[in-house]
Parts: sequence; C-alpha cells; structure tokens
Amino acid sequence: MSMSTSPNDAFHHRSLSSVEGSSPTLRRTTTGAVPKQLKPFREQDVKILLLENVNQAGRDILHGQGYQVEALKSSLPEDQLIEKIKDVHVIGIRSKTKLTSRVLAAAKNLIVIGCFCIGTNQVDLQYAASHGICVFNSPFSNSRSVAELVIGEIISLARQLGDRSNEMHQGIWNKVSTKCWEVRGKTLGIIGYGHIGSQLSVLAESMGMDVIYYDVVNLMGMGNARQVPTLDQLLATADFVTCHVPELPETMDLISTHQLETMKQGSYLINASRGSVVDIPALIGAMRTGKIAGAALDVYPAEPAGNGDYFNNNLNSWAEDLRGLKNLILTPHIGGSTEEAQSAIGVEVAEALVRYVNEGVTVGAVNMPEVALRSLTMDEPNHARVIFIHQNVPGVLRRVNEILGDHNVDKQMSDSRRDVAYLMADISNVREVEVAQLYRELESLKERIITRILY
Ligand SMILES: NC(=O)c1ccc[n+]([C@@H]2O[C@H](COP(=O)([O-])OP(=O)(O)OC[C@H]3O[C@@H](n4cnc5c(N)ncnc54)[C@H](O)[C@@H]3O)[C@@H](O)[C@H]2O)c1
Ligand SMILES: O=C(O)[C@H](O)COP(=O)(O)O
Repeated sequence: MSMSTSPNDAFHHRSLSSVEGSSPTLRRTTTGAVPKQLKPFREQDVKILLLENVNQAGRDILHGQGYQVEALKSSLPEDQLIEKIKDVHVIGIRSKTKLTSRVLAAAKNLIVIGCFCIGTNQVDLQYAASHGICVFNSPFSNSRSVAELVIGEIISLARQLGDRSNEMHQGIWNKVSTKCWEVRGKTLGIIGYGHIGSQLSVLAESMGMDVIYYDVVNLMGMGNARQVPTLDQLLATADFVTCHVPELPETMDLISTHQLETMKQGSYLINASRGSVVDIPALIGAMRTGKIAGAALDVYPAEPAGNGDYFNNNLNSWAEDLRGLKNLILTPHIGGSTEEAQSAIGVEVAEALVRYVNEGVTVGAVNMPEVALRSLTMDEPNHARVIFIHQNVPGVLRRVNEILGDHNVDKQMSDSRRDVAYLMADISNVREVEVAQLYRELESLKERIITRILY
C-alpha cells in the first residue's frame, strides 16, 4: 500500500515522529487496544546505537523496554558513524563521539541523544535542537569520582609517586625527599567551582589544605574556601592549580604561557576537564624549565577512539615530548571511570531516554525546553499525547490550538528555549482516524520541526 494514499497508513508509519526526508519505520503496538502506558509503536522497532562502552546497567534498562540495542565498545570514525546513524532513533555516546552538524544531518530518524557523561561539548546542541533532536546528559554522577582522582594526583605529584613507582618497576631504588612535600598547609587553586570543583574543595580542606577558587559566577564557598576575583590572583597564590571548567570558546587555552608564568615557582598543574583548556606545548616548556614541578593530565585535544589505540605524535604532535617528562601523570581520560559513576550514569541517562521515547518528557534536557505531563493511566483510555516541536515564532500556538480545539484537550504544556518551542498536549476520547487527521494538520504547519503522536 502506498503510504501517501491512506491516512491510517501514514499515521501508523509515522506514529513515533516525522523528520523531513526520513523514511518512517515505526508502528503502533495493537490497533484499537487500550494502552496501559503511552506506547506508540512496537518497542522492538525502536533502534538504539550505543557507542563507547556504555555501562551494562544502562543497556539493561534499554533492553528491558524491548528496544533493538546495538552496543559498541569504542567510538566510530566519522564516515562509519554517518553510515550507522542513518537508521537509528536513539544514539548513546560518551565524551569522544563527535556529533557534528554533518553527522546529525545524516541522522534522518534520530529523535534523541543520550550523553552518558557530563560533558556535552561533543554534540552540536544548537543544530540538534533546531532539528527537534533532544539531548540528555548526566550532570553530576561522576563528579565525586573526578574529585577523588584529583586528590590522589595532588598527593602523587607532591611525593613524586609516579616517578618512584616507574623506577621501582625498572628495578631502581631511588629514595629521595628533595622537593617532596606534605599537602597539609598548601594552597589548592580550583578553576571552575561547579559540581566537581566544590566536591574537591571539601575533600582538600579535610586534608588540611587551604582552598581558593576562581569562577566566572559568584559562588558560595564550601567550608573555609574563598573565591578570588581574578584568575591571575589564583595562579599567583596556589601551590596546586586544578582546572574544572567546561569546554567553551572562552576556556580554550585558559592555561597558556602567560598563566604558567604567573604561577608560583615549583607549583603543580592538574587538568581533568577538557584537553583544549591547557596549552600543552606551553606546559612542556614550563616543566622543562622547572617552573612547573609536576602535572597531571587526564584529557587531551585529540584522544584515541578506543582501548589499545596509540597515544603518540600521530594523534598529538607533542605526545612523545610529553611522555619524556618527569613527575607528569598521564591518564587516559579516566576521571569519571569508576564502577559507581558508570552504573549511576547508565541508569540516569537510560531512564531519561525511555521517558523521552515513551512519553515525550524533556525534563533534564540540555538543549530543549523542559516539558512534562504526568503519565497516562488505565483510567484514561483512548488518549493520545501530541508532541509538537516547532520554531519559536509568534502565532504558532494559536494555529496549533485551532487544530487541537476540535478535540477534548485534557492538559497541555508548552515552553521555549531560544529558537525552539516544545508543546505537549493530552487529548481524550480520540479515534485512530482522528489522530491521523490531527497528525496531518500539524505536519502541514510551516513552523513544525517534528510532530509525534503517542497513543
Ligand atoms: N576527566 C573526566 O573524566 C571528566 C569527568 C567529568 C567532567 N569532566 C569535565 O569537567 C568539566 C566540569 O565539570 P563540572 O561537573 O564541575 O561542571 P559544572 O558545570 O558543574 O562547573 C563548571 C564551572 O566552571 C565555571 N566556568 C565556566 N567558564 C569559566 C571560565 N572561563 N573561568 C572560570 N570558571 C568558569 C562555571 O561557572 C561552573 O561553575 C565538564 O564540563 C567536563 O568537561 C571531565
Ligand atoms: O564528560 C564527562 O563526563 C567526562 O569527560 C567523562 O567522559 P567519558 O564518559 O567519555 O569517560
């Protein structure tokens, strides 16, 4: 049957969503049945691609819904990603997979992205929003893990633990105390006092450190920690400087030659935020002169796609210079890699994806307005939930409500964020043929980005 000839057929095939140029593939569960929850399609038709070894706890939740889940251990090169993303309705990634506008343009069926991590800099959030693709992350489930790693690094740098351990592995006994320090009484300077920075502040104070921090926002300090007005003041005062800012144009090379010169002689630098935040050639220079006595890096401008890949000059031209430095701890982006953090993130993001796919709820989204209506129950038979993502321009709500006005609208919520608006409405006592008509009318509005009708 041709899809364009039958309203029912168009409705069936497009009941999850319609994106310009997509090939609709999803169908409803059973014709005419009273849904227990809003399930607009057979769950087994929902295709999910998970990259970068998303935790089992998250995979179990998605499998538990009956979705088709393909999980890969590493990220994919762009050409392979473009091929794979064409088909899927949901993609789950971590920090390495770059979802650029070029990649997303190929994702014709995609309705939602789950970042199973904190950072969302790897996704073109604006492009995604303007194409009706919702993005979720896990804003703080790995914050504690990062803070604990940094505490370990502060002590390791102060005691040159990495070097002593390497020497012992080579059979060399080298017992030294020169330039090895207690951390008690030393000053920790935290750049970016958000979820991670503030956790770290508490842990550092409990070891007897003085804590200062610099942030673009005015924030209350934990314990005795105090905010300083300028980055230069922090750099000139701290014995240990640690970066916990997001990747933004303003944080690119936040620590470069001038900042390293401003730091105290023999101080230490830690970066577990993003690789773009520290100018690594400048750091190499400062460590060679002894200005910086030690450093710990967990993140790099370019990172290998998966385990077993090389970290060398082919990836970053200075990698081998870096590897030759003393008292430098290099870790492969493991700040958030603990069992606790990964399973918590897996559950949190997978649940957000399920809520979005099944109920259209955007609470916690990072690029869409946050909209929720309570779940429908058995007491509300023959309901349909209309989701209309549209351009945020005057007059659309009036036109949408003219269309919905022929039905009994039980509840409705609408909100906007920048250029994109999200409307959700539950209508009752609606027959399938009416829903199909409703769908077509909403789709005909020129401001429409995506229409979904869940029933
Ligand atoms: N290494 C890892 O595995 C790992 C794990 C989690 C997060 N991260 C990175 O750490 C970053 C910080 O995480 P978070 O959860 O603490 O984020 P957050 O958003 O809670 O805090 C970031 C803080 O940085 C501040 N900030 C922004 N721009 C700034 C600037 N130019 N100068 C000073 N302060 C600035 C913000 O105001 C905010 O208070 C994340 O964006 C992510 O990139 C890395
Ligand atoms: O943004 C984050 O949460 C961290 O950088 C961790 O990223 P990962 O999940 O890729 O290890």
